[in-house]
Amino acid sequence: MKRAKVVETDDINKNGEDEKHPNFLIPKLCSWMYDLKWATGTGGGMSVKHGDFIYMAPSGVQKEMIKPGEIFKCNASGEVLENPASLKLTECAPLFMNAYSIRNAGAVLHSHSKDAVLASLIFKGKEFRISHQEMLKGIKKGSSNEPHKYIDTLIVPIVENVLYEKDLTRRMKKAMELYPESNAVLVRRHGVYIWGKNWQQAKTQAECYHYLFKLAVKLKQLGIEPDQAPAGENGIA
Ligand SMILES: CSC[C@@H](O)[C@@H](O)C(=O)COP(=O)(O)O
Ligand SMILES: [Zn+2]
Repeated sequence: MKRAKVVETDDINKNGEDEKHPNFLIPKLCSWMYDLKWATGTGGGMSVKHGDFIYMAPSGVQKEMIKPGEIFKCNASGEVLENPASLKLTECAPLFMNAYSIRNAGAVLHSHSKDAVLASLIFKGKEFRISHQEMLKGIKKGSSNEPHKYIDTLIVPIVENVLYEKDLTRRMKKAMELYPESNAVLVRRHGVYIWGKNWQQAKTQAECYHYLFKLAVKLKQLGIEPDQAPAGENGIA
């Protein structure tokens, strides 16, 4: 029987470009975020670390239409090394830098999803909380990088929004220091910042966070507190 041809996953496309390089990855991930309605109307953004450099999306552009030549290259301190012509660095830059400097992240995304905004409104204080959900297992704990357990309570700190994105930097840093287990910070009536050890973890964690944000809103509508342990559920054991 003829052996199947082994097809190597090849990140180098026909133009000899490395498709896993942030120059190609950030446009692709921003387009993915747009499709999920996490980055519409120029809102939201993405940053990826590659080697000793940090790459960020530009400001004020349709994030789903960013091209490979439009990505900013920065050093580890966030200083711009390569500035695409006629574009401005994202306003999210200092907040992205919080994740790199405080948590040694490999990638950070900023979502304007309605689920994140609603999640920031169903809890009036400084914490979003949910427990006893299978999808908790898709989110790591910031201190140990161990996955949450089904029975854990996931807590995401909520900071109040301000007029200009850059002015969120200090309160985001404060939230990250007060909640070392969280890999996300909600910004009330605005969105959320989510990071991971690499872009893959940032992406999959963001998917789990958004799933739990949406679920918590629905649970509240049903009169079920998202962070209360199950009571009176008598399925087959
Ligand atoms: C729709 S304006 C949104 C911006 O103010 C900001 O919140 C944002 O998420 C994107 O900032 P940007 O500088 O365009 O990358
Ligand atoms: Zn924003």
